[in-house]
Amino acid sequence: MPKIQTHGREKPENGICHNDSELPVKAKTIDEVHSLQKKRSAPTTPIKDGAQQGNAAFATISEEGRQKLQLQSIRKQFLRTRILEAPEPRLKNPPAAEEPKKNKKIIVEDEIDVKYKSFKKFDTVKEHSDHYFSIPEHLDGVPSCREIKVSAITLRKEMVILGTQYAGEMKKGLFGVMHYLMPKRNILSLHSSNNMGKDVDVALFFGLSGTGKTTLSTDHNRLLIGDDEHYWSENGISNIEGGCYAKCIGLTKEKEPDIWNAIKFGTGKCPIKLDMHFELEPFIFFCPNVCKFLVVLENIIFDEHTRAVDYSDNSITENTRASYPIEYIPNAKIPCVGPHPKNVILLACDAFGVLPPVSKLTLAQTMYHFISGYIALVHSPLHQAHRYACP
Ligand SMILES: Nc1ncnc2c1ncn2[C@@H]1O[C@H](COP(=O)(O)OP(=O)(O)O)[C@@H](O)[C@H]1O
Ligand SMILES: C=C(OP(=O)(O)O)C(=O)O
Repeated sequence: MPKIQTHGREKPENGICHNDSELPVKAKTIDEVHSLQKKRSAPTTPIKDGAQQGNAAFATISEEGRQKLQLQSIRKQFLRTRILEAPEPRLKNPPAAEEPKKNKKIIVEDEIDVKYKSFKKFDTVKEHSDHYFSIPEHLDGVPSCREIKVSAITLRKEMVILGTQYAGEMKKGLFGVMHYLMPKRNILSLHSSNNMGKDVDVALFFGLSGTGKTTLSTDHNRLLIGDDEHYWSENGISNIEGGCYAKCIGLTKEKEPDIWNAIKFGTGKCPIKLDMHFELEPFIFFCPNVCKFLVVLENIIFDEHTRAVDYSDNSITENTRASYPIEYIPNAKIPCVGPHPKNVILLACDAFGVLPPVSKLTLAQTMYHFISGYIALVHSPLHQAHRYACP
């Protein structure tokens, strides 16, 4: 996506910090947005013939060629992201004398001009507020670790997240900004995953957290457009994000091979030789060389010596996560756009068996069920007290 421009600290006229009447994106049409996206992403599933984009995305290419393109794409992605500070990994058996180090991750994505700053204490936030933001009055108060306070200040396009370093808060924060910006351009923002079949038939999966959007859209037989945040305009659908944010509790290679391989690829020994210097030890591991944090694992437990992750361990939280660039999924549709969806699926995750396993709904029924948003929270992270796992 093009830059979301935030304005400087200059004194606003009439008390308005940001003149929202200006278009903050360079692109005027969806096609222009898509062409900007194309520049950012190197294709992993190359297109043989541009004129037949949809079918051609399944074009055959040698494994060697595909891997070469994938590596090029990853290298680009890697060079775009600077990690300034990273939290220490949580060890399965930390040495008794040593307190595990806590805190700090700041990722600056240069190209979209998004800055995440994290502060441990509210006082620290106050100290920094002159530089980064002013604290809205209703947030005045010291939040405890368990009190998560999030505030979107849409006029200034700045967001304050207090009391948690859960990366989901950052991505959903930006999604909130999109809910504000997109309708103003007659574009609908969707909390859905999307994939596309060989006949260019796009399926859209709606569902609250934990209902299976990521798991079910990552389908070896279909192209993945995105696992969570999209917009739908008159030209079709488009992913808002550049990667996926998969739950990894109970993850196995057999059950979810593409997600497993994406994580393995990003945390395994990487063949790319990068001449880069990293100031801090990253918190992603496995790779003894350079590519140490292409995939970010959050709240997982791993063995200090073998560095094997125990995906069954929920001692920090049920909501363990892996973030990886979408091109780590071999069937990713790059750029992550598609035509109007043919099928819309409402995922209910009905652990009680109240609903039939599959129901075909009329338009009116679909509207009713979309609004009522029925899901079973049984194995969803939403019902977990420790969903956000404090730092
Ligand atoms: N039949 C199933 N369909 C989808 N997910 C399932 C199923 N059975 C278990 N799961 C698990 O439920 C979780 C679904 O989470 P996820 O796909 O990330 O949901 P969402 O993207 O909607 O938040 C995953 O941990 C997945 O392994
Ligand atoms: C990141 C989240 O969304 P999802 O579970 O849908 O990935 C979340 O709800 O914390």
